[in-house]
Amino acid sequence: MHVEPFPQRDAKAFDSASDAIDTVNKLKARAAEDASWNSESTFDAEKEKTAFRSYENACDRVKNFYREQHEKQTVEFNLKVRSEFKKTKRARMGVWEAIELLNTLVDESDPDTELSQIQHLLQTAEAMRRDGKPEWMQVVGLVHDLGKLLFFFGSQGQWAVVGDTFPVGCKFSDKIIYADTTFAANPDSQDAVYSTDCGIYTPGCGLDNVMISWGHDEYLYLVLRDQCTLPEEGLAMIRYHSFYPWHREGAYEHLMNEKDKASLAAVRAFNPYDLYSKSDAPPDVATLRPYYEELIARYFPAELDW
Ligand SMILES: O[C@H]1[C@H](O)[C@@H](O)[C@H](O)[C@@H](O)[C@H]1O
Ligand SMILES: [Fe+2]
Ligand SMILES: [Fe+2]
Repeated sequence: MHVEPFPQRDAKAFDSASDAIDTVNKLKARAAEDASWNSESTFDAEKEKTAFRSYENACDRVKNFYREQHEKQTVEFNLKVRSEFKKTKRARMGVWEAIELLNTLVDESDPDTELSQIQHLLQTAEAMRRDGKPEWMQVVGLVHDLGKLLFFFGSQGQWAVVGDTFPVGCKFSDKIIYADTTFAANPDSQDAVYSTDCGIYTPGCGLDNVMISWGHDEYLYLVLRDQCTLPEEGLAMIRYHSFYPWHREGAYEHLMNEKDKASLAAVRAFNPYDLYSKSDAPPDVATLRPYYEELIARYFPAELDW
């Protein structure tokens, strides 16, 4: 698949001779980073694939979670929760403080880890650091699940915060886990428009124009897009990391546009670190904290609006 780079290079950059060397050096550094964020992880993907996400054998906690999430993530709910999101001020705090606050949450949708959220975030970031991924990507690894804070900000339950995501307003793909048994209870599955392939969308409209089930991905993306200096690729990793039916199973291709191809490459580069690091040894939080606090300071203000 051909992937267009994100349009970050400035066409006028070579105009002045004095700036040219500087520009070339920056482009060289950027090209080296491009290659490293997108290079394959050192996890053995084939082997790991069978070790994680075994939903058929998952415990009742996970199965019940998805029964509820698939029943309640409707178009109506998604419109309501987005409009409330815009109207409310939730909290103001720094990134490390957010990491510590999140740590008390136990994710009911996850069949693969019993570790705390801090440890999952550090495992993800550390696996990236081990593979020589750029600092911005390590930071994405460190913060990618902070959207789960939503649970403490008046959410209706974990079903509105965690778990895999999927578009609402069009047909639920059979590539979504448990799709064959859970969506009958969702009123949208009986709706004349929402139950068609494109539903309220048009072919190739682009994921920016698709409403994806509300949860920690979209929430964190909305929080961070104007409050950090992470590149577009990093924001795409955050926004779509739970969209497994798309990034792992290849569903919903008919809604994608050119930009989404670059997002897909980014999310696929990110995913092994999120998933396969779950069996790594639990990291030592106190030892790692100074390294990550320094990185955080480079990409975020001291405090953010959450
Ligand atoms: O159970 C997990 C967990 O909630 C993750 O944070 C999310 O990104 C995954 O998609 C989900 O399957
Ligand atoms: Fe997540
Ligand atoms: Fe995660």
